Amino acid sequence: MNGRHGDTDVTGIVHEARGGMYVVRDACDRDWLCRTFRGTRTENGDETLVAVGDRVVVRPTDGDAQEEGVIVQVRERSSTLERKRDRRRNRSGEVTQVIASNIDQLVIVASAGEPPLNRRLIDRYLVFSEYAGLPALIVVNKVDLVEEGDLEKELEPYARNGYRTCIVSAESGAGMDQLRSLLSGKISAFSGHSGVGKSTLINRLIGEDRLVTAELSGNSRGVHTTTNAVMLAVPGDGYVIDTPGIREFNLSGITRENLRFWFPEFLEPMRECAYSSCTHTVEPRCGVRQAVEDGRVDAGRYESYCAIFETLEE
Ligand SMILES: Nc1nc2c(ncn2[C@@H]2O[C@H](COP(=O)(O)OP(=O)(O)OP(=O)(O)O)[C@@H](O)[C@H]2O)c(=O)[nH]1
Ligand SMILES: [Zn+2]
Repeated sequence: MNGRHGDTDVTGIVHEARGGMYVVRDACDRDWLCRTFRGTRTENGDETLVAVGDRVVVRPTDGDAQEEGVIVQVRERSSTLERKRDRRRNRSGEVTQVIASNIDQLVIVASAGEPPLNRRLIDRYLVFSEYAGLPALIVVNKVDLVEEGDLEKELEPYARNGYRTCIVSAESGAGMDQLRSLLSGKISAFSGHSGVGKSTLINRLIGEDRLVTAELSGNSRGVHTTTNAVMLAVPGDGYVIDTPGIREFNLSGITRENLRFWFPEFLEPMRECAYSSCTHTVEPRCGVRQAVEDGRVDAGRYESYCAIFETLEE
């Protein structure tokens, strides 16, 4: 693809979205400062018009400033990360907002210590990744603070279920080459709780000369202003997208009825449940609970299931 479309149009990827302005990078690595207009067409129905990760067609506008344009077309998205919107606070009446698109994998960043590994949180993110159909990569940072062997043992239930894990230290650099290879050639959305070292990790990945700035690092945590995702190039070939935390993701499609399907290791033992609609919580002769007792299903994962189940409305 040479990045040309029509006579003067260029195609590119939206790298940044802020206050109605978009930065679009074309195939020649030029950045175009763009707006949308009434004639902007989209292949994504009534979803958010433009999001980070979108492939768009830009029509250059005349003017002194170089590399400015309008977005004339938004290409169909292969995947989206969404968050719920407060209806009272947005005029468009949009219920969900696409915060990033065309993502290849969800990177779940956790910490081995300070704060300690929070498996419940990893499981919540995994439920989201299964529900959204996004392959997950579990990255545990700060391995310099713990015994690596102990950590590997704690992560065994994930490896056993086919989830990829990667143990790193943004500080010492341990495991960073493996992480780079897992990110290579992909658009990866990073998520994780405050303090796990997500910003430090991203800084290290993109190189010291492109430090993550205040807007990116979630400086205004708790305040719902930094909802804009930003895409950053990882040297080598790949992009990372920094996103707001999981609480912002749209989980409204996850119900007590379908939660069990987002725990892949339940699928096999579930066939032995006495009731086809078994929720694996209180029913007698439950195949999943039996599997937990036999050690075929990890008890911690099952506890996460029950905890998430409780938070969902009946
Ligand atoms: N020991 C150790 N500390 C680390 C490592 N990576 C990051 N930290 C420290 O952990 C703290 C939190 O790091 P941040 O990068 O700000 O964490 P964050 O996840 O981006 O948190 P928010 O910015 O609040 O979203 C900082 O004091 C870092 O210096 C690591 O690999 N090992
Ligand atoms: Zn059951």
